[in-house]
Amino acid sequence: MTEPQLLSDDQITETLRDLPGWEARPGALFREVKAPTFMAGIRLVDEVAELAEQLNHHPDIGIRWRTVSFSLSTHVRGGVTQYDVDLARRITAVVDQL
Ligand SMILES: C[C@H](O)[C@H](O)[C@H]1CNC2=NC(N)=NC(=O)C2=N1
Repeated sequence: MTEPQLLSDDQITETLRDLPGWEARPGALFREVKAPTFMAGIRLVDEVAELAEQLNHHPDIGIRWRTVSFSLSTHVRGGVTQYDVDLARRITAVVDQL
């Protein structure tokens, strides 16, 4: 498998058009989700953790009461790659079912 390439700022901007709720942060894609309850947020984290294991690509996750935040970057590349975009799309699908 070829190493993932870093996406340019323009590519990231273009990608974010199809990822409502996500924003560009330095070297990462970022999104906050307000879950209905704290436990719903924990269940969301659990579901995303399963996704991350399947993809072998892991988000940074923050939990602040009912607000769950995801920051996606490709550690081996030190920035945003297609792996992060794919994970963002998968997380979006889970969030849309909340
Ligand atoms: C060997 C390496 O740790 C694995 O390929 C995966 C694990 N999960 C990962 N997750 C993220 N976000 N970036 C990585 O570079 C990464 N590498």
